[in-house]
Amino acid sequence: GAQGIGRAVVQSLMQSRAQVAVVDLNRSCGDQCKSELDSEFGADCSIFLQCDVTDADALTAAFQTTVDRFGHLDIVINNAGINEKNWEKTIQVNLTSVIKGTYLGLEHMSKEYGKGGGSIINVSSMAAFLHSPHQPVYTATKHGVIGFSRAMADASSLGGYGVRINVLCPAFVDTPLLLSVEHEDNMGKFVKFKDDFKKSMNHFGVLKPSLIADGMMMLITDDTIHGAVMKITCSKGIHFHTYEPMST
Ligand SMILES: NC(=O)c1ccc[n+]([C@@H]2O[C@H](COP(=O)([O-])OP(=O)(O)OC[C@H]3O[C@@H](n4cnc5c(N)ncnc54)[C@H](O)[C@@H]3O)[C@@H](O)[C@H]2O)c1
Ligand SMILES: CCCCC[C@H](O)CC\C=C/C=C/C=C/[C@@H](O)[C@@H](O)CCCC(=O)O
Repeated sequence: GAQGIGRAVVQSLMQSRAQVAVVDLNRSCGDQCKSELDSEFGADCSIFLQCDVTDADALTAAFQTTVDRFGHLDIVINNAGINEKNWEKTIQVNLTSVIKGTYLGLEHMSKEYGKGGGSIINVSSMAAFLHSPHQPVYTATKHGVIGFSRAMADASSLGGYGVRINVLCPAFVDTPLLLSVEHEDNMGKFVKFKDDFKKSMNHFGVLKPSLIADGMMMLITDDTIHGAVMKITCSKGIHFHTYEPMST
């Protein structure tokens, strides 16, 4: 992502000397992000690829271009997300593209395909734990991201893929997406609940994107974390959801 949480994560990755492909639908935002990265880190360390993640062929090509440019792939972050107005599009961006991005990540990183392993992080939301009347389909997609990622993490363990798969669930974060709750264009008919949404935001507080980047870097660098669901909230900071073990 070229803005919001994605932009903060790119900054942290590049500060850690990673080479990064920024994939985003928004060309002007992507061009601006690329020019900022070039000034700070040099032009060879990043590429910007304009891509609609719901276009399966374009997403496949974006992965291939990245591997062609940098030689291999180690980390995939499926971060693109939109709000509620067009519910079918919301599912395509927030869930279908995360699944597609995970499968493409495995094609390029899994030991099953003779590759060297890696790490995939799928971005969900605290909305998956505290459902909200303002975003029913958004909430459903974020539940879906957690279920899919945990099951895939188990598949990766059983199949010896060598790819860690984790989920990151932020509470409210100060990004352009948060401002979208004011607009019918993004929220559809649920925009009429915007005052209630803002009340909830005031109650829970709003996080800085840099804290989400810190959580993301922990998931990337700690190779003991696999199949985990990280939550980031104002009240508890960076922490992990705990699940009951499956009973027999
Ligand atoms: N901001 C929050 O409060 C918050 C809280 C919890 C989870 N999240 C999740 O974090 C992720 C990032 O959100 P953000 O707040 O940074 O949002 P944002 O709107 O600031 O950034 C999202 C980026 O995704 C891009 N994008 C949207 N549709 C796309 C598409 N079809 N193809 C390619 N790129 C596309 C946008 O151009 C944008 O640059 C989302 O998955 C969101 O659901 C956000
Ligand atoms: C308008 C789109 C922007 C996206 C909005 C987010 O995706 C929705 C975030 C929703 C809820 C956030 C709740 C936060 C709660 C916490 O601060 C905390 O108190 C909950 C404690 C639960 C826990 O930590 O286990």
